[in-house]
Amino acid sequence: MDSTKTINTEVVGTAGASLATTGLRKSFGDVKAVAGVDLEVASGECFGLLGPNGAGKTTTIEICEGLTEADAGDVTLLGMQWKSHANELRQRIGIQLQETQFPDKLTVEETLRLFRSFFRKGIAVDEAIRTSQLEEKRTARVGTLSGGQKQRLAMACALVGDPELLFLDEPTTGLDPQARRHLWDLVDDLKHAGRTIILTTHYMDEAERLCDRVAIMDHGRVIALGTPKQLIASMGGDHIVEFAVTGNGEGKVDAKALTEIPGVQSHRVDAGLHQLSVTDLHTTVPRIFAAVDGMGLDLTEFRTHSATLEDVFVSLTGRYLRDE
Ligand SMILES: Nc1ncnc2c1ncn2[C@@H]1O[C@H](COP(=O)(O)OP(=O)(O)OP(=O)(O)O)[C@@H](O)[C@H]1O
Repeated sequence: MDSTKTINTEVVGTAGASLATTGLRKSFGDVKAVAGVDLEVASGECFGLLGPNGAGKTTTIEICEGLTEADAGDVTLLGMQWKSHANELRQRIGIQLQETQFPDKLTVEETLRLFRSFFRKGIAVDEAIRTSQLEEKRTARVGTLSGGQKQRLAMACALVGDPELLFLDEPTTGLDPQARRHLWDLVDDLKHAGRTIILTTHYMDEAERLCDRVAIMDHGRVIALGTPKQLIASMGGDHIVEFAVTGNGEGKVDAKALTEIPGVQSHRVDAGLHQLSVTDLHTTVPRIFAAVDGMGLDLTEFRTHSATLEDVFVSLTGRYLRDE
């Protein structure tokens, strides 16, 4: 069963693709973790895989990283495939896993020297330390690092082989806001240095902030693909108006009348909260007030916000990402 709509605003051609997947599938018992995923990521692009917990993001990325074998489908990275070019690929890609266990007793510098030794060529350990802003922790043992510092070390380890293609799996999950911003700055620097980056996240703001294009995944499939701007624009309204009316008035809300208000693109209601997608806030809001008033109802809540990728997800699936 799948009633979700699909948006595809894809513009990239195959030429110059750093990563391409076709017909990717993977099941674990009865669970279809990845149910036919076709993606193309252009060289130099920062591409985000978004979706709620269990959507299939990690499984997809782990197949691409050569860590999980697909049941069906193909992955081409930098023009190569894992079955024929595993060693070459390991030298040219960088991987930051969702959680990395480093030996606690090694220092930051020793850990990076170890990782650097795995690669034929790469950047100097000093540069990796500087890039990941770990200078003050160079001689600290890994066991003493904070969560954010460990994530930055994981990023440094992924970078030390000077990869052309970098995978970041939920790089900021569990970090405080300051540590998240720190990591975002790091990703910005990597983007400007021309790396191809593929990241998974369930933070919509992170994707909007960092990614050139995003694929929204749900139940193992890509349900929307495009730039954050394109996906938001595809909803038809730049703003979301949310309101609730007094409990005993709920049954009297005339949904059809709301959608007929000029400027209102769509209406949905969830647990008593009405959500309207709206193009022109300053002309439409007075009309909404008048319509609600005309229905003889009292507002108990009223707020607006600029439409986000979260709203795109809600409009496609009828569910909230944060509830997952
Ligand atoms: N090794 C495994 N064995 C059994 N089921 C698995 C395994 N790995 C993933 N799954 C299941 O496959 C589905 C997709 O999981 P996956 O980790 O790819 O999702 P995700 O989008 O990355 O989620 P999260 O954001 O929580 O990491 C889930 O239902 C998960 O329980």
